[in-house]
Amino acid sequence: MAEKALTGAGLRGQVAGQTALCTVGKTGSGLTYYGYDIKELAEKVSFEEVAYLLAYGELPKESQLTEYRTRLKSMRGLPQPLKDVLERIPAEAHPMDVLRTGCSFLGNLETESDFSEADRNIERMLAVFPSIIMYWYRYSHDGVRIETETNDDSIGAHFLHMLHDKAPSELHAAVMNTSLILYAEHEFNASTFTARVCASTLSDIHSCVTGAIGSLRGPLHGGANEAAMDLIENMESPEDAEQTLMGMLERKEKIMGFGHAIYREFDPRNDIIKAWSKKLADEFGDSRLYDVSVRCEDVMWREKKLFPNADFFHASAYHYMGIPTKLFTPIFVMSRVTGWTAHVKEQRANNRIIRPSADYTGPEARPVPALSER
Ligand SMILES: CC(=O)SCCNC(=O)CCNC(=O)[C@H](O)C(C)(C)COP(=O)(O)OP(=O)(O)OC[C@H]1O[C@@H](n2cnc3c(N)ncnc32)[C@H](O)[C@@H]1OP(=O)(O)O
Ligand SMILES: O=C([O-])CC(=O)C(=O)O
Repeated sequence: MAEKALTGAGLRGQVAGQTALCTVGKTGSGLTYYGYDIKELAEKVSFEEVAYLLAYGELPKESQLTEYRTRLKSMRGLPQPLKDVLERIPAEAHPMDVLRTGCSFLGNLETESDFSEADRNIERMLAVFPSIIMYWYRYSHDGVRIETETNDDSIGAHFLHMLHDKAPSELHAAVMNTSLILYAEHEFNASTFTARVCASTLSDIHSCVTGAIGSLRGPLHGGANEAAMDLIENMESPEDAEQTLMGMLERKEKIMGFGHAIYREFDPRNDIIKAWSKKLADEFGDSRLYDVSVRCEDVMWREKKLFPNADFFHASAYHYMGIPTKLFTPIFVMSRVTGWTAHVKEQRANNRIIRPSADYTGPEARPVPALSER
């Protein structure tokens, strides 16, 4: 994959640390986790294996995977005080704010008092985030207090089960599995960097993740999958998509779900999620959303040489599985928490407080005038 010329504001192109976790835009198809190509991972393994890889540096052996899955399953329950807090958050709240609060509150109940507790806390967050988001969602939207301790083997199936009150089909569980793998890790992106900056002060792991959730929420980052859905849901046909996009480009509006800070020609995750979106469209029996998305891809490349990032085809894929738009970015959290926390551990293992400098652009030094003279 051709590397993008990286210069300018936003710390673009500046090396801000080292990582053994991931390469973006370099070898192979452009994305690797601990040396494994994302395409091969998406084809061959489960998200839980990827989560284990990111946490412990190697793919698990069969017995390790069984134990890991069992541990994660046993950690899906919500403490009563956390349920109480979730029940007080209004239905109009954004689910990302709910997760931010849920993660922060969990840190009060299960405080990381020593870094040796990190792995346990990481597994707990991975296991319980879907429970937090779905307990709040179902209580605030449907008035039910759901059981979060389901017997589903995978995190993706657990999430869909709580949402729809029934275990998902094989197809939907497979799509969730792939989606969680694709979103798991991406080097020094904004939310991961947030987590690392927080970790560099020797703060606790819940603070690192809470900050990262806040960073991921914005539409220029993880929030783009929801913004992409808002865009495509109103497009009635490929022709309508073409017209809408041309108008937006004319007005110099940003098209969410396109472009990337590091990749130049394509995002290696796009083909993978796009193929699943097509399968889901066929199963759904109405391919409008997929078709308009394909037209958006064509128009953006033709007009601006911009390509869909990981978020764009996630919008249609999630929608086809009956997932409400406002739950899209929380799914990203359920996955990226593996990358964030792996980076926190890596930062802690070789730490120096992250504290860059700034070019000063303010006024010259001057005396403080008395209140009456201002
Ligand atoms: C999982 C993720 O977080 S992936 C990213 C998700 N975010 C989005 O999809 C939001 C839409 N995309 C964007 O805002 C940007 O492409 C970002 C934030 C992802 C990357 O930002 P940058 O690295 O600053 O982009 P880049 O330097 O490639 O921009 C080059 C030009 O293309 C334009 N451009 C980039 N993306 C878009 C877009 N989606 N729509 C319209 N124009 C765009 C920029 O405005 C810039 O134009 P300019 O030179 O006239 O100012
Ligand atoms: O790397 C980035 O800038 C954005 C990101 O997290 C991703 O694409 O997954």
